[in-house]
Amino acid sequence: MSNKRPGSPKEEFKVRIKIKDGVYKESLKSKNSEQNSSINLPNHPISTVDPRKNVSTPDSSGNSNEIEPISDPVLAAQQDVKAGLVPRSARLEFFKDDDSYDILAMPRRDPVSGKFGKGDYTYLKLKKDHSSRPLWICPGSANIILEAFSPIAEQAIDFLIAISEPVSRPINLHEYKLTPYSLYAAVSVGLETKDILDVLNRLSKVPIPDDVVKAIKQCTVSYGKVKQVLKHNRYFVESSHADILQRLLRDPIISSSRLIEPSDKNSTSKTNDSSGLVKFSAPTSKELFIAGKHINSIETPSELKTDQLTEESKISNEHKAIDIQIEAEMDAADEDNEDEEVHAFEILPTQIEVVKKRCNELDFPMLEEYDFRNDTINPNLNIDLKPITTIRPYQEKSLSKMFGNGRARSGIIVLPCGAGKTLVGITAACTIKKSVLCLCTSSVSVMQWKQQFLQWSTIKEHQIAVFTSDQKERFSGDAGIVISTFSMVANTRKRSYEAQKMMDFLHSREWGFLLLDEVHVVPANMFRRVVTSIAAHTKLGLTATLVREDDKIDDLNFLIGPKLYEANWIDLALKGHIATVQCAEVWCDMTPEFYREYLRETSRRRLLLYVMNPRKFQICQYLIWFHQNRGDKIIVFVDNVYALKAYAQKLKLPYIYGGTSQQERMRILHQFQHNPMLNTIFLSKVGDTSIDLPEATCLIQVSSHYGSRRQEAQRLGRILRAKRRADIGFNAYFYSLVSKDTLEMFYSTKRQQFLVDQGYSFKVITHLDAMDDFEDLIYKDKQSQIDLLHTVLMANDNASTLEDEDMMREDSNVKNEVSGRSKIVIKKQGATIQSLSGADNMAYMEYSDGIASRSKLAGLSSRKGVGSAGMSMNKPSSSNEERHPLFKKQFNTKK
Ligand SMILES: Nc1ncnc2c1ncn2[C@@H]1O[C@H](COP(=O)(O)OP(=O)(O)OP(=O)(O)O)[C@@H](O)[C@H]1O
Repeated sequence: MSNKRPGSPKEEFKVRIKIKDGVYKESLKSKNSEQNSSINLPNHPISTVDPRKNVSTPDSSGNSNEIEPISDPVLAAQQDVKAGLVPRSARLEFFKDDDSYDILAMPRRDPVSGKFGKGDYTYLKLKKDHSSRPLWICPGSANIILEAFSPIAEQAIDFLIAISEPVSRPINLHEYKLTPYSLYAAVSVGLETKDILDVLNRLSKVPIPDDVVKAIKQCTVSYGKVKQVLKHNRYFVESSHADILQRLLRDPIISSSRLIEPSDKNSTSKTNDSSGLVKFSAPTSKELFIAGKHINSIETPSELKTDQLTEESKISNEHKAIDIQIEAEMDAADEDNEDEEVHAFEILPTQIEVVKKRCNELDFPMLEEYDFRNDTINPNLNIDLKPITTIRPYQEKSLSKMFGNGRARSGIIVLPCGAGKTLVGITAACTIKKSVLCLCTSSVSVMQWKQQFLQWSTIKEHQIAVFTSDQKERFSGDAGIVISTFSMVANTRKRSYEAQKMMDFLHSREWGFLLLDEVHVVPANMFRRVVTSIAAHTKLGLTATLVREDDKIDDLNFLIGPKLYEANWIDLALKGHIATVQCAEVWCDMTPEFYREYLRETSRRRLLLYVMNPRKFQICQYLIWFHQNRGDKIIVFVDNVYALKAYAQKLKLPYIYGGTSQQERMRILHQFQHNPMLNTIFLSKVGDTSIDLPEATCLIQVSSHYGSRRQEAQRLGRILRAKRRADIGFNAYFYSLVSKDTLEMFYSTKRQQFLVDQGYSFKVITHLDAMDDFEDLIYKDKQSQIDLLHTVLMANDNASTLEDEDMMREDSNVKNEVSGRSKIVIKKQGATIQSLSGADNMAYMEYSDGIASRSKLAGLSSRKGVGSAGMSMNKPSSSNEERHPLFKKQFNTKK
């Protein structure tokens, strides 16, 4: 790449290089050295010169990206690491946000472009036919910008999804980012370094920057060469390159994890060579095979590769050419050039994670593949999709990434909420046709999975077993399906006799397929326990939102496998697979009384004040009324249980929270679905996931869990599956009610980020005009608002934290599930003396020197007024200044 600006007036320019924070080094660059100025910078890991490798770079037209074969990649990687030339950690540095050079110091062609700071790429040389190419590739970072309006955008998106992480995908411009994991995922679905560079180059308006080329090469050249396979309940590290395995075995950590057996009873399928490695015959079939489909391998790319981009004028031909090329490259990825034989060495089952980690560090991450069609050891499961079951194109596409080369790859499939992840998992199970262990997040999901297996596949009821606190079943026959929860399987506490027997059964056998639902919510250590204790050939993680607020998403890549496919929410909505949704943030003014208290209160109680804001009540009531009249079915989400009850009781509507019995839940949900008189229900966060209500078409969010992007997306998912989604002009509605000028506004913006990145836009509604004419509006007069405030202020302190009670209950239930003990939960809870004496709801007034310090009713009655209760039961003030001198000492001593 050249970063020379055409027409630049100066032949020499100053480069300012950041050495460390606040310290810059300036140097003059001549015209000749200009080419390297943005790439070969001190501290820039990619710029480190490796004398052993002679890596070619693209010419100015960007058409040459030939890869020099590296004779011994293991040796090279090890030497690199040893010599500290390009340590792995440093390589990964490239993928972090880089501010190690100051692009502002570069010469500018005009006075405006510099305003864009690091985003000023006007110096890049455009290819002649750039208008027909849809991508921009940013030097100095791994970001890729796509013109989503390009005629070949769809193909480009397919390719970008395979090699990079989507960052943001609004309607016209998408942003993607290359990461080591995304490149690892690309290799794992069969793309090679050359394919990636060729297609990128073909799509890009500018030559691929040198640093990006290098980063791609470094991250992919050794990937995909080593595989972890499970045969006869024994773990092997397998590769078609014997030399790579020998090199890996020179590593002390890996060699100490090796298991050497003097004689092998199963030696019919393998032979030992002189190096002690065992040989297996390589899988033979390379057909893409998915249950319900049978697609032959697609034509070889060589026939199509003759197409070249030509003149600027032939834009449509160019689009076609690029289009064909991309498809050819992508299809070529599914071709497999395995040797007839592969080599392997065995590792101790207890050391799998250690070896996996070590291989990662040595830049040989292990792929997990399962040649299920040639597995004659594990009994087959008699399961297929029912003839009436038709999988949708995006479901098929995601599965083609998993079964692309005729074998099953472990990894994660990301599909929007309501897009049918369950059927994807079931189709994968029908394809592999071996025993399945399916893990979900709750016992409700367990029953839903069982029902869906029976609905979509030919499996018989006796072949499915459920393992929960209530049911500990075994399937009949050699092969079958077990559905359970993560917590049941990962538990380390003492188990009941029945549960232990069930666990022994799960541990004793080899599973063809481990299906993991909602993978993003399960803690990494729980995963680790499941993944390392269950012997499974293939792992498939399903999720809608690969985001976690704790940034532990990388753990999933390591423990399950790379992301195999990620669908675009808006795209599926446009195609009618999920509903189109109008999203709105409704600003609710705080009443003056509520706001005054809000400013005085502690942050905990503030939450209650902005949720219980009377204006919010009114807007919620109005929206329910409005949408019911339109014929919508409405779900109102209120996280805080105190507020949930207050809203539902005021509006005389049913509600479900953690404490609602299963029977009551089912009754309410059934009524909501089938009774035309019940069109609105209130749910706490128990309804965030696993509630399949295709009747719901409108969602109102009154309170939520701080800034959780995942929760926002999952809630939206409740209406994406709307039954009426395919009706012409149909829209579902998502309202988020936010009390104005409170913390809620900040959280709301944060929560929306994931959906905004998926291309959703939130309208802001500041005033609902027609609401003022609504006669039955609640809390219309000042007195009723003040009464509400009284109630809120007098509420037990726990009211503002009650939202966790749902989860506590669920947790306790899980613990009981696991231990198989009685379900009566005795919960120890902190309580204040006034709670114990039953004085929680007493009004009081505190006398002080004219300051009604922490009086809950401060501001509502005269400060010098007389309290209604003769005793002062408020909590001790935190401020000594507000205390009588007599008590100051006592308070300090207590503290
Ligand atoms: N190929 C298909 N044909 C017909 N219906 C389908 C298909 N795929 C999914 N569905 C239906 O779409 C709805 C949503 O499916 P599912 O519950 O699997 O979604 P999900 O992606 O798991 O959602 P969430 O993440 O919100 O749990 C279900 O009612 C399911 O029956």
